[in-house]
Amino acid sequence: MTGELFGRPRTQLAPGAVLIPDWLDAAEQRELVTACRRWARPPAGLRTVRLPGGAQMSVRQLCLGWHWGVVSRCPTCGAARKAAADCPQHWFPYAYTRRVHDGDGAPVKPFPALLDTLARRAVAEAYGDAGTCRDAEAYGEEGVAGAGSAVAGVVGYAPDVALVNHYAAGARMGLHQDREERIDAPVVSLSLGDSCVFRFGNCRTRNGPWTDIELRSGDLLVFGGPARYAYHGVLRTLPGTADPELRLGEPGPALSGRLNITVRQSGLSGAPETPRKPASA
Ligand SMILES: O=C(O)CCC(=O)C(=O)O
Ligand SMILES: [Fe+2]
Repeated sequence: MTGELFGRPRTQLAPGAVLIPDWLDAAEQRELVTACRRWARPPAGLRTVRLPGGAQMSVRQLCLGWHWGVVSRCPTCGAARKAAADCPQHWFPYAYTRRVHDGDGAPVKPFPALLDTLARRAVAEAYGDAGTCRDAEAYGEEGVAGAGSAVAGVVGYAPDVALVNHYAAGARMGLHQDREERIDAPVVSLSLGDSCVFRFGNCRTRNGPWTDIELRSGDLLVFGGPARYAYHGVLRTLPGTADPELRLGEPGPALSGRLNITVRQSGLSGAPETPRKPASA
């Protein structure tokens, strides 16, 4: 952004949570925005998400690799309740499936090589060759908590799912944990377009303490290890802050709003196509 004499420094928001500002260059941002526009087309394109209570999320979303959404029953056992001790792969009220079970029913688009490459590079840069929470040297500060501890899922990291969120003006995302994955591998988050105020909390409670930061276009956030299950959310976007040059592909209007891509490793090898009815029904 203009007016800044020095670049924003790499920061550790919490042990295991690494922010690398301006990680994507302008060409990479353009390439990703163009790809998002392509992925957003039906079938299995951008959709409005309904939450379990029936409310509509202000953010619109599409999924790649695996489809994430609200289910009325666990797709594995068919039960409509939070816990089922006898179901080894129990999900409720959110699940990963292979079809857009809460939308047009189409098969989810494949997880793209572009995101695989970027996410692997992101994890390597966040945690270094040793796959650990980095030391003071990496942050230019002393006594970084958690320095040197191994981050789960870095060795053998193999991302296979991405959620792409579009924030029009006024959209936000409430505090939540990313916890539908079956493996503790880090989450990689890429921001494009308008800046936002992002809240990053702790793993125990949604009631803080929090760190509020501005995420701008091109910024990378990776959270894994001790920060993997931290509560986080988007308080608001800052409409009009996107670089007008960031176009949504040719031909097309400039990007309006904010895009965020979170890349994850599901830990799944197979799952039912769609939620099924309970065995007794
Ligand atoms: O938009 C963001 O920066 C966060 C998105 C997010 O937390 C999610 O998709 O789970
Ligand atoms: Fe999230």
